[in-house]
Amino acid sequence: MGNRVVLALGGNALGDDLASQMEAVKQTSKAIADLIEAGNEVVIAHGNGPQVGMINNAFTEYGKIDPKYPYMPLSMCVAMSQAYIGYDLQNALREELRNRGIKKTVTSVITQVVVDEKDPAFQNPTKPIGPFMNEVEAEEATKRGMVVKEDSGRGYRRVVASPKPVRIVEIDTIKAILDAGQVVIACGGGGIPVVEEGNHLRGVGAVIDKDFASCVMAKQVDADNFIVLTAVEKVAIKFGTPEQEWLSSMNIEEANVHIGNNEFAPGSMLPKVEAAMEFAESKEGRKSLITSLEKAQEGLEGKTGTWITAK
Ligand SMILES: Nc1ncnc2c1ncn2[C@@H]1O[C@H](COP(=O)(O)OP(=O)(O)O)[C@@H](O)[C@H]1O
Ligand SMILES: NC(=O)OP(=O)(O)O
Repeated sequence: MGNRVVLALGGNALGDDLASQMEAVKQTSKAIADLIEAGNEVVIAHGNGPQVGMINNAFTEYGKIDPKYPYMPLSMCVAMSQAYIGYDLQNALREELRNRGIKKTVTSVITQVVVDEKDPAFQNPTKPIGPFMNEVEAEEATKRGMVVKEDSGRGYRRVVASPKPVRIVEIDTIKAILDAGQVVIACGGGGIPVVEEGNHLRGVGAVIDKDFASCVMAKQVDADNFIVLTAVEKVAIKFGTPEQEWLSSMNIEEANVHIGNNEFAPGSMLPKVEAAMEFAESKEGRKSLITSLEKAQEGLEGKTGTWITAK
């Protein structure tokens, strides 16, 4: 009998544009199908940084040419990114499972996540979206009203507010699909950020971090493991330096020491470690794993990756 696992898929699992996404999801599906074939119950969440920026830019630019095209709120762009990525991913995984004789359905749930309108994140945009820009493009984007920041020496990117997830609106649906033995993709792009106004859910302009949203989901579906899949096999200290040291495990106390020493880059590895810690601390026996997509199965077998545990 396998484990119940929530997977948070990083950008490298999805590609940056339509063509690379179709290719990337094929490889991603092989890794996920290995986990399902090994008997694990799987819930999949994914990022949307490049995609939500692309969708928002496309509407904004076309709106300038033809005013009949309406302003497209960021919350709606997140919804579109969930559908666009989910469609490709669910079909690629369905095909891979069928090639292996596994007749499970794969369903993407358009997922809304409640956020707090008073979250200080609304005053301090940090989430990079869309493509990288050079200095000239960054200046032009700033003139058009975008907030642009330098992204760890890799160029400039637009940044938007990224409030913390409070509650997943469709959580009962996600659980029902999982309890029926089927595969579910949910909380894509961190979920569509909404605030509650009585019975009305109003979309707000933000992009939630998918690592934090999928951690909330992992707790709520009572997962055994929360697995963050990114481009590196393990978390490192002194990352990118000659003294780099890959970590096979860390407990909460050790992780806090590393965070205090600024070992994990904000906006990339730090939110992954923080989400992994939050899950590991939430209930006895829960463990988080940070590894690469290719190593997911080996990681779950305890052979690689960085395991994060309470003690
Ligand atoms: N301490 C660290 N250990 C390992 N990787 C790190 C560390 N600090 C920063 N990184 C970088 O963070 C990246 C993961 O963040 P990011 O690319 O934003 O994630 P995502 O896969 O969700 O798109 C890794 O591929 C690596 O380049
Ligand atoms: N929403 C989100 O966290 O997307 P990325 O993983 O692409 O940054």
